[in-house]
Amino acid sequence: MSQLDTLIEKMYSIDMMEKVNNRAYPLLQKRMQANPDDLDTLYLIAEQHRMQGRLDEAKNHYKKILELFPMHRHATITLNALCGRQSDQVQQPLPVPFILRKAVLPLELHSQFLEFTATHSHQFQSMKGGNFQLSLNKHPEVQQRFLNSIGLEYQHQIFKIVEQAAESLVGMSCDFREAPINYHFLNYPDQSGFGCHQDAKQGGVLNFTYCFYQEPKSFEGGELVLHDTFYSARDAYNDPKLGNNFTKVALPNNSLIVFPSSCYHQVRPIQSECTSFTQHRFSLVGVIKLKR
Ligand SMILES: O=C(O)CCC(=O)C(=O)O
Ligand SMILES: [Fe+2]
Repeated sequence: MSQLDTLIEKMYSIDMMEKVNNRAYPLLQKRMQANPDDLDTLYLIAEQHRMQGRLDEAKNHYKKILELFPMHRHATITLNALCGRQSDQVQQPLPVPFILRKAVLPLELHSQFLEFTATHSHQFQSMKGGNFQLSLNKHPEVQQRFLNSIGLEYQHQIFKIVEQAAESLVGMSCDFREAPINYHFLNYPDQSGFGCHQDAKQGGVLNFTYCFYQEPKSFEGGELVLHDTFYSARDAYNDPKLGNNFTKVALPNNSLIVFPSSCYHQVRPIQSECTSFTQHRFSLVGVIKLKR
């Protein structure tokens, strides 16, 4: 099977998993009521919560597993990942460690992002996932305008978080003032998404996504899915391998997520009745190239 076939299969497997999970969930709940300490049931429920994006419930279930079975390796690794901590290498795909921060920018700065993208809407280009992109690296004049208007204050707020995250996510401390960063804005109309990919190929080590949109929210979907990734594949030059499971993360308005660039991820399709560019889901993605 070609790599493309594998990726396409992954996209469908999320839909499949959701259907199966929805059917299995009440049955698992019943089984747990009958036997609350059954490891297999607890583990399956924990994984379902993670894949459906109910991350607090997932964490509670992994914690319960660890209370009952303190040596449970996969529960330890997954709980670590959900708390933004990298684990030791093992020969199997691992849940991606990530850090999610909500309400990251002051409201005024958040509005400036909406304004900036609205005034540059004509420069966004249509991409194959149905989304629209504006690469700041390909448009140095836009990048300069961005830096002059909101970039510096934005970096001040965001870099603090990313710097703290770097150590636990990719095991390295970093100074972003030196590091090259590839930036692009994204806009997601109805039915658009972003197919499964990793960003390490272009030398990226750490990814961050600032997600923003206008309230009230006028779309559904658009969650970020972080696929369990085979650890050695996190080296950009190895042949990457995907695991069967994943973590679904709903990115709230004005939130920031940081994760290793080598991990496979995708953005789930958007459903929206609204055709206005300014009402869509937006993100600003930064791929940081750090020297290891
Ligand atoms: O929009 C997002 O949340 C992520 C997009 C992404 O993965 C990318 O641009 O590389
Ligand atoms: Fe990406």
